[in-house]
Amino acid sequence: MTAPIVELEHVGFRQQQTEILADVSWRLERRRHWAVLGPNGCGKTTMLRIACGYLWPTSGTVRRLGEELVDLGRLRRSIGWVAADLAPRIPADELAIETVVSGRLAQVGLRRLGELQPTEADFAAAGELLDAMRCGELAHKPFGVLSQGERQQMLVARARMVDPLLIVLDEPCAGMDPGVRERFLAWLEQLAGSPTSPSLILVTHHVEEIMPSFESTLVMDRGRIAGAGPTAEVVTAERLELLYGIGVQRLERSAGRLWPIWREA
Ligand SMILES: Nc1ncnc2c1ncn2[C@@H]1O[C@H](COP(=O)(O)OP(=O)(O)OP(=O)(O)O)[C@@H](O)[C@H]1O
Repeated sequence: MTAPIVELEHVGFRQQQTEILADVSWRLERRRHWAVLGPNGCGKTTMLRIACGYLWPTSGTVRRLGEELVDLGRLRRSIGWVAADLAPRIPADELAIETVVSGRLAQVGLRRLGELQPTEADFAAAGELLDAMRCGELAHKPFGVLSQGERQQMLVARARMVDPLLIVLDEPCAGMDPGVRERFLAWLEQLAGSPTSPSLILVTHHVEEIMPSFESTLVMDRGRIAGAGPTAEVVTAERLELLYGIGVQRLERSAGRLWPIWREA
């Protein structure tokens, strides 16, 4: 049996007397896609940074690929992280395909690379990847002219250039208008359903962004796991009320997604 990508056992994280995470146990199997939900400041990013080897827990155990100690450099290369602060750092005039290629060299901004230069094979691989991800027509557009959804697509493609086991998407839909968001989510759903997709973790504040392929959801609340398991069981009106402190009339299911109808505040 293949070892899970990450297992957290009773993980805690304290920073200057403040308990940021407590007793977090979670297992991320290969080829499973998870949504991670929870209010601002509940510890989602901290937990994922620990899972991916960017932070050390102050208690508990983390196993990655079945081992407590793995080559962290290798591990980090096998995990892509698509965070909100990445897109603004990409030069506006850089071509989308250059942005994608820069993922192979783990750099932001291809023209700043200096001696480390991509090869023709890197460009060919990026072109194939974009075609396979149905984004080939964006390859020669400057990154700066792309829509927010297209930018996220390029950042996911960029993360895939090193063939990672896992990609963390940290609030990818923040700031998107509804049309851009829906097109991006439909594209993400198609990626998630493809047999060559890495495991995906979607961090979001919006339940309706959890597409059907994200069959599991982890809910965090004040540094602890409030629920983890099948999305339909874990995401309930009662739980959303507790998490966000605002009433939920009902959760409507449409096209395999859950849509909260909030009560008036
Ligand atoms: N290095 C640190 N030192 C002190 N406090 C920290 C540190 N890192 C995180 N925190 C605190 O830990 C809590 C959890 O932060 P974290 O970024 O993990 O939450 P989050 O759930 O990802 O939030 P958001 O949804 O707003 O992105 C916050 O209160 C934050 O201020």
